[in-house]
Amino acid sequence: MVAETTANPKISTRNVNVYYGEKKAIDNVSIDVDMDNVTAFIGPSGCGKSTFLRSLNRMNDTIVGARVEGNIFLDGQDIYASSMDVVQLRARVGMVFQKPNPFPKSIYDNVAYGPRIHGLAAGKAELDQIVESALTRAGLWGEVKDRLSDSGTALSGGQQQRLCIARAIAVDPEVILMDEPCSALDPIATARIEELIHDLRGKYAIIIVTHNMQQAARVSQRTAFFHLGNLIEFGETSEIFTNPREDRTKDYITGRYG
Ligand SMILES: Nc1ncnc2c1ncn2[C@@H]1O[C@H](COP(=O)(O)OP(=O)(O)OP(=O)(O)O)[C@@H](O)[C@H]1O
Repeated sequence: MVAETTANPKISTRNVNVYYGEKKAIDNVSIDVDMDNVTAFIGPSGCGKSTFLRSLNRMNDTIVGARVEGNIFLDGQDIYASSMDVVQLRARVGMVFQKPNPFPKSIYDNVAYGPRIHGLAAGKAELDQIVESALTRAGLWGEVKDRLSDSGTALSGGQQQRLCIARAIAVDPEVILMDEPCSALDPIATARIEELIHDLRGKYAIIIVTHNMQQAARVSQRTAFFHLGNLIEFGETSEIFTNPREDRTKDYITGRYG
């Protein structure tokens, strides 16, 4: 497929292949992701959405046998270059996982963890400010401000997921990758996360992997449809859902498979 280019991409991928051992899980994917839009990755189970998402902040580095070919640029900088500091990269390109995974630490320390590691605060007052600001942006401050020393794991599932978003935001990322962030949540908690994604739009480049097509339609402005490791179609979400160019996209969104 021809690369869909954007004037000012935050992330650009060019001819990206991802392998697990001999098996090719992603085949020649070239896309641009910009700051202004939420981008959804959709497609049937096993099509490679999560694999591709993980390649964008080198989370695949942690999987034995996983290998990435091609180029991925963050603001024009090759993230697989030997000069790239991976810890720094993962602060710039944060990630929120399917299952909320707060550290077994206090709510405060969950959010303060990254800023401490990266030396973002000069002292306690500044760290307090960063924690409050991140929790506020994640829509959680009002619910937790009087119990910051309680354990993060004692929160409800939806609150835990917002805590994980606050943790990602606290290090001032440029991109937030979300891998099915609502799949373990009930409809009310899901709606809160979707509202939050709306609020965060434009402040960070956001990419969300979702199984839920209604969710993709609700939260994203750009959608990429993957099938068997290939990027089949990438464009305006409204176009993908109402007027897809490719038969395979049409079959998927009309529920013929997946
Ligand atoms: N750690 C791994 N080792 C080997 N193969 C893997 C690994 N992770 C994923 N795969 C394979 O790579 C392909 C893509 O998997 P991936 O999880 O990226 O798909 P997905 O579209 O995110 O699926 P789902 O929607 O079910 O999460 C699948 O065939 C899968 O079996």
